[in-house]
Amino acid sequence: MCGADVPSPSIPRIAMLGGTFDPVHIGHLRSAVELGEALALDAVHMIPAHVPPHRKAPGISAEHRLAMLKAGIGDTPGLVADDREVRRPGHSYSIDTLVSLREEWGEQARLVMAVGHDAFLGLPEWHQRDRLLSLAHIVVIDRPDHEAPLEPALASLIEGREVSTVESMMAAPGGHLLRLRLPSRMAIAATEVRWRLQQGLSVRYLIPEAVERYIASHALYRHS
Ligand SMILES: Nc1ncnc2c1ncn2[C@@H]1O[C@H](COP(=O)(O)OP(=O)(O)OP(=O)(O)O)[C@@H](O)[C@H]1O
Ligand SMILES: O=C(O)c1ccc[n+]([C@@H]2O[C@H](COP(=O)([O-])O)[C@@H](O)[C@H]2O)c1
Repeated sequence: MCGADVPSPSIPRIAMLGGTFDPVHIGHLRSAVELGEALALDAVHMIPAHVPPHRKAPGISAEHRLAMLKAGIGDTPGLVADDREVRRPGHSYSIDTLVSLREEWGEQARLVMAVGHDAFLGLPEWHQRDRLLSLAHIVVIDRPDHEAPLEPALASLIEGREVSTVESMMAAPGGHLLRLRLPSRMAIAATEVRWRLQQGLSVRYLIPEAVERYIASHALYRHS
């Protein structure tokens, strides 16, 4: 992956972009590509949650959501459809996923957990949030459709961790927080995609055509 900021060849830079991906859409995929460029990452692991911890169970199985993600990524350089949460039983806590990525990539790897602004707002409720904050960097992706201010509990949780540049974040393996405004900033949400599919409306250009074909061939999202 290429970016303005050239990484050291010996220290991997890895991001996790987890999600329900019900289904994956262009907002996820453009964010992952632009995140890779902005942070000069070696790989962005896009990881569907098997059992999302803080929302109701999706109507579509983790296997279908993973298959759609694979179809959507296709051969995009730097993006990985990662099945580790789909293979792991129980709630898909991000701390467990980050521990496994840390084991895989090593103590010195720059490990980033990327979340959209809406997901970030829920961070005070996350499992082992303090351990998570020191194990990886958090990058908060700005979303034009989600702009609520931070609650005091979240502001105090991240106090002292925020940095304003990629360089200062990447000086350490984890522990910092960076807010990022990516170039495309798309107001696309999976909720809207599901609703359109249920209504029989077009989803062209909101999701990749390969994902649209997968949905049609498996007759997904026809009922609410
Ligand atoms: N358009 C977007 N731009 C930037 N980040 C996004 C966008 N859509 C989702 N994300 C982020 O991607 C991650 C996974 O999102 P998720 O799978 O819940 O999609 P969603 O579109 O928010 O779904 P839903 O509408 O079902 O809540 C979250 O961190 C979320 O904030
Ligand atoms: O670990 C947790 O406690 C936790 C709580 C809420 C959300 N997450 C993760 O945050 C990511 C985005 O969640 P969602 O619900 O917006 O798709 C996804 O990888 C979830 O597993 C993780």
